Amino acid sequence: MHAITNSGWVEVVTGSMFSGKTEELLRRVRRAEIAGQSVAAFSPALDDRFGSATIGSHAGQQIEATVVDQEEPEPAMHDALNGEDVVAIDEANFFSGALVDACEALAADGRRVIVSGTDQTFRGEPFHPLPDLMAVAEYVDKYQAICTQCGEPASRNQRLIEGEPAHYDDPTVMVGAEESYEARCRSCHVVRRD
Ligand SMILES: Nc1ncnc2c1ncn2[C@@H]1O[C@H](COP(=O)(O)OP(=O)(O)O)[C@@H](O)[C@H]1O
Ligand SMILES: Cc1cn([C@H]2C[C@H](O)[C@@H](COP(=O)(O)O)O2)c(=O)[nH]c1=O
Ligand SMILES: [Zn+2]
Repeated sequence: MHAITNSGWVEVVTGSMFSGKTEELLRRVRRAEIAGQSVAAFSPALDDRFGSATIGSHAGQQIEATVVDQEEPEPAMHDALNGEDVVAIDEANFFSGALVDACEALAADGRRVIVSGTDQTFRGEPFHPLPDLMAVAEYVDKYQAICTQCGEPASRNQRLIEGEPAHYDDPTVMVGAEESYEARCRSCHVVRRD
């Protein structure tokens, strides 16, 4: 916490899928632990790609996490916390707006809150609650992956259904990784609208 005001803060780690958000979150957690700080990690019940009680990167790094309800995370977070200095939350894009209030409360309580999630839907539109978290955060870092088509930096999430670009009207939430998503740049990103 800040020495003078005793307040904590919120750090947002965002950007496209495959940009290294989870690797960066795990790096920050590791460094906090090296500094002797205790860390509580949380992930949404919706994302079971790496095992429900795990935060995992595409390259295979993992840490244990407490699974919380993405619609109403605060009660389970409150129950799980036991004076930890640092709170790490992955896949923020799956949470409701209640995550913003939860992060604000944790920071007000003197904790360092590291929250990670992709900031755009497959349509290239804001993926809430990331924009809201970015607005209230003290620190925001936005990363890019490598475009699978042209090799330039990739800020966008290409959803592919049976190898074809997804349609604009498809549902926003679809858990997945390499089998259904690619990192792409603005020029190579395609959304079907026919
Ligand atoms: N198109 C890509 N661009 C960059 N890294 C990629 C790409 N595809 C796979 N990767 C791998 O994904 C890793 C990042 O994984 P991860 O931290 O889980 O990303 P994120 O949480 O942002 O989805 C990279 O270190 C790399 O090994
Ligand atoms: C773009 C987009 C993504 N998702 C899902 C797909 C993955 O399960 C996560 C993002 O994971 P990552 O750690 O950032 O690689 O979000 C979705 O449901 N809808 C979308 O539009
Ligand atoms: Zn490209």
